[in-house]
Amino acid sequence: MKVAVLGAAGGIGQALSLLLKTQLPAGSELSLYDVAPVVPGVAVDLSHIPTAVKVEGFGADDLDAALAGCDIVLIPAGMPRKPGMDRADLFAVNAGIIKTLAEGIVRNCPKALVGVITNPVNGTVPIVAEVFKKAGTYDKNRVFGVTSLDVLRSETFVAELKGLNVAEVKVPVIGGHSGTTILPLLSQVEGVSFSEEEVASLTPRIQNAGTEVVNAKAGGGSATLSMGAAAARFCMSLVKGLQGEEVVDYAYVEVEGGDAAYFAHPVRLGKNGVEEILPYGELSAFEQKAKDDMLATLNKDIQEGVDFINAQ
Ligand SMILES: NC(=O)c1ccc[n+]([C@@H]2O[C@H](COP(=O)([O-])OP(=O)(O)OC[C@H]3O[C@@H](n4cnc5c(N)ncnc54)[C@H](O)[C@@H]3O)[C@@H](O)[C@H]2O)c1
Ligand SMILES: O=C(O)C[C@H](O)C(=O)O
Repeated sequence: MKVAVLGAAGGIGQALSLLLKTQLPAGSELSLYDVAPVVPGVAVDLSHIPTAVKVEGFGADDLDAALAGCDIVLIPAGMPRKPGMDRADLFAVNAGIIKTLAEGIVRNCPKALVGVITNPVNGTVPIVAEVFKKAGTYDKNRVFGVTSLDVLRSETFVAELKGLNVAEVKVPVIGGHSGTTILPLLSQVEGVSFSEEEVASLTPRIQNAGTEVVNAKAGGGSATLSMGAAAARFCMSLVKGLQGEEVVDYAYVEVEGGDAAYFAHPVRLGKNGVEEILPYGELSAFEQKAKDDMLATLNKDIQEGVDFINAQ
């Protein structure tokens, strides 16, 4: 199994790479790419951890070598938010980065499963898809927006509120990955019931959790450690799928005939990436309204990504 992390020297990249060094199956290769000159040093540092995962670092000019033959590519490359910014404000800088990296994937590992972490995820995932379509290599089952952090946060906050063992709490989160497009389905948490007031306060807490971190870091970036954990968990779901295990996880994927062209759903993963997009089930009246209300924003975000490639 060969896994590449693009943006590996950054806050998420380093945390994620550390977790993958300790969690990937024995015999795996971890390929670390970044434009920052420190990336070979990050690879040397990680290589001293005694696990059977080979780590190699690749600098700015070595994207092709980093990606050659990869099975999974995770992309946390690009700029994070500062207080006062929305994720959409990152589009101008990050769209071009994502395009360049997607073109590298086309050249070197067109069959890889690609997990996009870079914000705004609602728009960067369509950019990757459109680059692949133009190159004739697109397979909608292999491109994912990583929304796992919304799931991790929901599990944590629900467990805290209800005094539960967090390891046993499962919270579906659908939609996109920004503000109101993040929709936790609290009505579907098994064995737990919430009052109307709890739903009305917990839903925006989950939707604004990224901003909570951005403000707490006071100009020093956004979530990196929890995102590293979230991306590692999602990567291990992809790995298990590739190894033939049946796994269900949540991700932002292309959905034919869905609520929007891209929408986070539960997906059954396997040897080809998405084997099946699963229905998200029945929504409460609150969730139905929240979903209806977010679609205009989500569609606009998606269109911005599509246009970025096709208007060029
Ligand atoms: N999906 C999510 O839930 C989620 C969560 C947190 C952060 N994010 C996003 O992830 C991105 C990275 O966040 P971070 O905190 O790690 O930022 P960071 O600034 O710490 O790291 C970004 C890294 O990307 C590298 N980079 C820039 N351009 C590159 C290029 N062309 N090729 C390769 N590497 C390049 C930088 O050198 C840097 O090392 C941001 O866009 C952030 O908004 C997403
Ligand atoms: O909030 C951000 O800008 C980063 C990320 O999308 C998050 O949810 O933490």
